[in-house]
Amino acid sequence: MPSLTKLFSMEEISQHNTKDDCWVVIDDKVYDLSSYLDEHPGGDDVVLAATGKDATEDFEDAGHSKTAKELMQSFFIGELDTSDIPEPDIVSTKPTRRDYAQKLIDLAKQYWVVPTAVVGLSVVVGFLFFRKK
Ligand code: HEM
Repeated sequence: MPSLTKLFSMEEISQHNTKDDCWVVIDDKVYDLSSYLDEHPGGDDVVLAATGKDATEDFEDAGHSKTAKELMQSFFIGELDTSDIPEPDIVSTKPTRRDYAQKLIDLAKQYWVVPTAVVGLSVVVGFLFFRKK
């Protein structure tokens, strides 16, 4: 079923950063706190400082009560559009079969002297052995 939740980009959200027009993002949800700023027990400055960025950590750090978390639902206006936020590059540290093959080739290149010496020595010993006969 298609979601009816409105999506906002961080760029758009960050433009609502004044006392009369204040949006914050908490847990990827967008809240319009314009009408609540004057009543906010923690003051308006802390909330205004949290506009234009992810305020989840600041909100959690303030140790909001259950009542505060219920109250915030009434200011919910939509969700953060995360589609334009670049995903961090996930670099796999697990070696692949290709890595193992490359390692073998590197080792073979590095230690070519040993097998070459063994083959060379065998040829010389064989030559001397058959010449004696
Ligand atoms: C999203 C809507 C928000 C609501 C409904 C809300 C509500 C409340 C309420 C009711 C309190 C009184 C203490 C409690 O009951 O927990 C409070 C305190 C406080 N809030 Fe918020 N708040 C919101 C967002 C924020 C944000 C975004 C920040 C910080 C960036 C913040 C920072 C604080 C601080 C610092 C206190 C004071 C804590 C203390 O005195 O120990 N609040 N808030």
